[in-house]
Amino acid sequence: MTETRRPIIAGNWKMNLNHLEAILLVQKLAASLPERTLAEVEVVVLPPFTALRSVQTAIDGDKLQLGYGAQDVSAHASGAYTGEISGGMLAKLGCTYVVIGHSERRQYHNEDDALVNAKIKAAFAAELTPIFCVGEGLEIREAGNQVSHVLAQVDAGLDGLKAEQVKQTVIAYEPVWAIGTGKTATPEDAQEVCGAIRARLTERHGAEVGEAVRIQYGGSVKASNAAAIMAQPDVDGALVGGASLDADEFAGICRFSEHVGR
Ligand SMILES: O=C(CO)COP(=O)(O)O
Repeated sequence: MTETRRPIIAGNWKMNLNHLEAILLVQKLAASLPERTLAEVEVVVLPPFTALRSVQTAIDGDKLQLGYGAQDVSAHASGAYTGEISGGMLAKLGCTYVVIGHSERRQYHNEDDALVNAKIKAAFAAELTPIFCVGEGLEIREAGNQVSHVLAQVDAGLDGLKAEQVKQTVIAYEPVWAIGTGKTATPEDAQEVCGAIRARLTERHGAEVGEAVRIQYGGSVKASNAAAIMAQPDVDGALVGGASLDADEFAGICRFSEHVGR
């Protein structure tokens, strides 16, 4: 990270917590985060759709300094798409962010780069900020092709966007082999790919965009490894799965700077 980009730590709750449990976690999390952390770091929670209204009410009611968003969005604005949720619906619930292209959606719902691109455009049409996920599987990593694979995902996902939109996008690099496995990429592994993403953004969209985009690392992030990952120059945040369900652990990740003596 650098001083110019505000770190963003986001908790992807995945398919966990009903709306009552969600309220408790948000309240406990807010109570665990000191003012100083909230001033330095943007802290975001990403609950399931069914908890968004309750999370909105809890955050607004108590004026908590937490951002929130959803884990997916439809590529369509409205209509006969049973079971889908539009960007407009999420915006109306006060969401700032929406996760797009998470590896679990790519894997279990066959989401390809074209759909991811359409969803990113749908998010912008609703004035939501995408947290756009990319990352390689184990075979690609073992063959040493992680950089080219991820850059192809980045190019395809951002295809046709204006520079101003790319600048706002949060990109999450999540190596699939490190998700929920306890295997964290080394800080150097994370930097290699995050640095390559930034170089590509600079090449395609100009230095101003490249310098502004926040790039997160995701995959088995914990309070104990967050500081080393965040110390990498092109890593500006973390997208946290399992550890975001525990208020103390997630708060520990958000307080990463205390572990590097800042
Ligand atoms: O997929 C992730 C966040 O989106 C990472 O999950 P874990 O932190 O549980 O490995």
